[in-house]
Amino acid sequence: MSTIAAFYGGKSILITGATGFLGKVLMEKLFRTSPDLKVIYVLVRPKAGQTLQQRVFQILDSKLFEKVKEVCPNVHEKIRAIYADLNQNDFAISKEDMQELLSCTNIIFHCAATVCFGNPQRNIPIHAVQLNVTATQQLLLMASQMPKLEAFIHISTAYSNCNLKHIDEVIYPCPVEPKKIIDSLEWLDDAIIDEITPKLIRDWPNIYTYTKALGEMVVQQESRNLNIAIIRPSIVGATWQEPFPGWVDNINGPNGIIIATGKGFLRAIKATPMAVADVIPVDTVVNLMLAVGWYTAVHRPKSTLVYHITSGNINPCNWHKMGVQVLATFEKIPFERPFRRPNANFTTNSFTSQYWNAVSHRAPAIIYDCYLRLTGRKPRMTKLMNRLLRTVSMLEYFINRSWEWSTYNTEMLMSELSPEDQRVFNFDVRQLNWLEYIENYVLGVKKYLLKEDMAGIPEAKQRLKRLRNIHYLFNTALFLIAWRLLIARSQMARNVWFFIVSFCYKFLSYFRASSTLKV
Ligand SMILES: CCCCCCCCCCCCCCCCCCCCCCCC(=O)SCCNC(=O)CCNC(=O)[C@H](O)C(C)(C)COP(=O)(O)OP(=O)(O)OC[C@H]1O[C@@H](n2cnc3c(N)ncnc32)[C@H](O)[C@@H]1OP(=O)(O)O
Ligand SMILES: NC(=O)C1=CN([C@@H]2O[C@H](COP(=O)(O)OP(=O)(O)OC[C@H]3O[C@@H](n4cnc5c(N)ncnc54)[C@H](OP(=O)(O)O)[C@@H]3O)[C@@H](O)[C@H]2O)C=CC1
Repeated sequence: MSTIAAFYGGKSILITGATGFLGKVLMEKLFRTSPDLKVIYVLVRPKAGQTLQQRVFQILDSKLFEKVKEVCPNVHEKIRAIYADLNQNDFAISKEDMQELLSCTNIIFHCAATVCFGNPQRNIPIHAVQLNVTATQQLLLMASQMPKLEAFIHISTAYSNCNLKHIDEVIYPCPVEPKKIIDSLEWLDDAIIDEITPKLIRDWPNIYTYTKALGEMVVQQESRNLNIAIIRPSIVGATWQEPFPGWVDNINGPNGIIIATGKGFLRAIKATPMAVADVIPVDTVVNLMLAVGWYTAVHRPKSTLVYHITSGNINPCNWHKMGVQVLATFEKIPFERPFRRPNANFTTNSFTSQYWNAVSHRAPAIIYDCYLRLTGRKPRMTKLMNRLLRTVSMLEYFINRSWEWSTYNTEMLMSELSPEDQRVFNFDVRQLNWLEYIENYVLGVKKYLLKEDMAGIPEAKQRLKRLRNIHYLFNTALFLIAWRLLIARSQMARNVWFFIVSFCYKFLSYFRASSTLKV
């Protein structure tokens, strides 16, 4: 019997961000391995016209939870959705709910965050500070009033200190006190906030990583006598093994890039091919989270331990290898209705990157929009392409650098687990076969994110063939037009043309003469 699974039996667990990518996989694993847990409280806000219950039941009724239903048929009764908006005071939780949370919670997993890198038009700095910093502070305050609390697990990111090259499992001080930032946001004008944000975040690439660093500092400052641990995953990718390979449900990180490439929108990217692609499967992260929850509660380390869960240091894959395997998978399992044939050009040069953007991205979008206009439809491709290129430019920082993360605490924890726990809560990525993982990842994007049917593959392959022929035809036509124009304008081009034609004529005459002689 797994010690960790047994530990969660009979426990009341509070999860923030349970409707997110990581949160869903965490709930699934908890229910599957510890079906006798008492209750999972999830802090949820209503969204897209759905009530809390509808949102939670939709998750429980999804494919991800199919195995859970077999081992925990009464899963609906074991989950308690609590209305909460983490941007509000006291999270806008009702008095009764708050009372129940304070008196019953044993373990907290704090996953909620905004992972958006920043958009000045949408007050992102304020939103990011509210959610990634202030909400963490409020949750810690709540936790300090929970008499039965055994562990508080805070999810950060391996990139919270991405301004450094080598990152240890320690909390680094931030240049500005989080409290000062929280206070100043209360009275500063939006326009001023937008203006000072770049100065505040200094050498952090975006507001997300900066506010996650502030969040960690808040954890350190407000830890009181709580049992806290911080987990820092790198780029969280589709599931590796559990509950089944390739599950993914949002377009963040590599997912959006895989879609854009598979659909033929994105054909070049400014990336360093040999830089480490530090992707970590979401089920691996969840296994570590559950092991850390157990270890923190049972062993009660004297200080707040930080755990890195990354792949680059022990089983590295680079962007080139990843790109090649992604493209190879598109050959076997193409996405439906691609705009162009999937292709990938990595470049480290800004000039080349701009050239590809103009020739391979913007020009086809403009041509397609002309076609839409001519056929009486609304043009949309240029707008979509501009958005895509803006998103890609935000990710570029992470695909042109490599980092070293030390993993002493994570390795120490692995050595503390029994063989059974090491199997059930496996977070050892040495065993990960990248080629297999990437293939399942792309397949997962197709099935679970794009919701495409596998039966459509033959048609998609036919369409790719047609696109290839159109591509060749278009290029030939373009070449001939350019050549015709050149001949009309340049004597030199005419001479070259004359030379080629006479050479071909001579070659053909010689060939014909020699074949006549043979007869
Ligand atoms: C030809 C190229 C070669 C390809 C080879 C094959 C592929 C190989 C795969 C490898 C590719 C390499 C890329 C990987 C990059 C990974 C970087 C990860 C960085 C790690 C950071 C730390 C990890 C974390 O902790 S958090 C997770 C990361 N967070 C994110 O990814 C968030 C990114 N998104 C944002 O910040 C916002 O969406 C933003 C700022 C881009 C836009 O926000 P805004 O508020 O303006 O609008 P939205 O409504 O949110 O979106 C606008 C528009 O953009 C689309 N979109 C959003 N995200 C992505 C995305 N990741 N990829 C593609 N498109 C995206 C979104 O759908 C919207 O489009 P609509 O048409 O309007 O719906
Ligand atoms: N994905 C990744 O690559 C990585 C993620 N991480 C960290 O992992 C954690 C989880 O990330 P991930 O699951 O990918 O993120 P998601 O964007 O998928 O999920 C974010 C979650 O936070 C919730 N949330 C956001 N705002 C509020 C609010 N005001 N009130 C209540 N809930 C709110 C969302 O709820 P709702 O559904 O209502 O929007 C959602 O459940 C984060 O802390 C992130 O920093 C770290 C490294 C990499």
